[in-house]
Amino acid sequence: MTVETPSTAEALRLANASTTAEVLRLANAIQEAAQRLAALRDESSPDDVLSEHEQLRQQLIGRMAHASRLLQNPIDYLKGLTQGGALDVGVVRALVLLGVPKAVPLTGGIPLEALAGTVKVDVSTLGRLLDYAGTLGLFTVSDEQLVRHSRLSAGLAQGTYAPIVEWDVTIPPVSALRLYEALRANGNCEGAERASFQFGMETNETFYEWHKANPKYAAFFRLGMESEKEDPRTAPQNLARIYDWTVFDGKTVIDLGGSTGHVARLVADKYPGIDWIIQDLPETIKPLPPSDRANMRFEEHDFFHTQPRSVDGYFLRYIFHNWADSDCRRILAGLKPALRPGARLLVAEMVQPVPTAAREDGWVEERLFTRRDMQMMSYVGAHERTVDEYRRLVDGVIPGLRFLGCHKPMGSTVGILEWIYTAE
Ligand SMILES: C[S@@+](CC[C@H](N)C(=O)[O-])C[C@H]1O[C@@H](n2cnc3c(N)ncnc32)[C@H](O)[C@@H]1O
Repeated sequence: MTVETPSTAEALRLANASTTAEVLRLANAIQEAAQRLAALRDESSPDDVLSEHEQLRQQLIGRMAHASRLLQNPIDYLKGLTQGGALDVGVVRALVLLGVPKAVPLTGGIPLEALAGTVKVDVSTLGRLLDYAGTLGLFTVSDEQLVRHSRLSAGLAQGTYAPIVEWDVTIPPVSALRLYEALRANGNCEGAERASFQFGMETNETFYEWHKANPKYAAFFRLGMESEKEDPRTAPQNLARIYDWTVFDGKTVIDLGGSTGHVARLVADKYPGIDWIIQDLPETIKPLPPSDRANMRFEEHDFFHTQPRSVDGYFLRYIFHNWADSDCRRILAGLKPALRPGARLLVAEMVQPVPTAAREDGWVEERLFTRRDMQMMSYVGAHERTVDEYRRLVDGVIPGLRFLGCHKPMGSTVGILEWIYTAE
């Protein structure tokens, strides 16, 4: 018996029919989620792990992005990624560094000609840049040539993102664009000396060394880290809610690489019965004013050296994701001699999301996670990891640490992984 293979035209017709059916399915799913969203009040606050409103909003974005991709033809889509993606960043970078967002008033508008005079670019060139930005939903230019902020471009001029966007238009684009060169040179981007940052920034310094030498950008970076508290998916406030810290009541916890102690402070506000030691490098600790809390003190310690204190808990937030596996093993090896039976290791990191039944519903989180992973690769030659990868990493160095679980409520992209030490 011969099996008929469909002709190219027939195959195309079938593919189009299944695409149309999928677009229809998504259109219905979008309508259903939009109706539910319209019926809900937005009760999210920065202290919340994702509200139902926020979850629905993310589902809708994922479904719409998926439907939009289905409707694209490949060449248009790919040109949008390569040519368009490059221009998107280039135009936004030019506008930001020219000072356009700050020169446009937040209410009312400014004549294009006056704006061009302020930012010292000729009127027609600025008009063209703004027309392009308009296709991205940034700024509007009226028929009367009045430039106004859109809801989205206003974020470049006010709020938590405005003071740090200069970092974002400087470092991520060039680091990302030179991933190929770093990979060609080294075969991987493992370790800060192999990250594409160095190719992009044309420097021999690592990301860390470069920031030490460029305090303006170091300050942007710190502000960027702190702005995470505005995002319910990553907010450090969640850490006080997703883990029952009473196990450390009357006990001592070291926040290793704890920076200014801003995270420990959030936990301490809710659980005042814990004694905290914030350990970090001298350059972080020395400039800090003495602690204003009786149950919190600062201490210089390099986590690549042997931990001098045996305490009840070791808390590491956003430490391992900055380092390649070999460096993480050195950090764990430094900790190992201090561990006593019953001591707990708590690792707070973004962990790879569990796939949703409909992939598009988890797309926003998947994008966030994979974006962070690529950022870690390109800036510092490091990784975001799955729960299993963290388990293997820890088990390989300290088999006496028994994994107790990952505390990660739905909607939070950051979880607390917990181990308890039982003698080996
Ligand atoms: C990404 S920040 C995380 C800070 C803090 N844990 C948080 O969640 O905001 C990494 C921290 O590790 C510290 N760090 C880097 N190398 C270190 C080392 N060798 N020993 C101790 N701390 C270090 C940095 O100074 C910085 O405060």
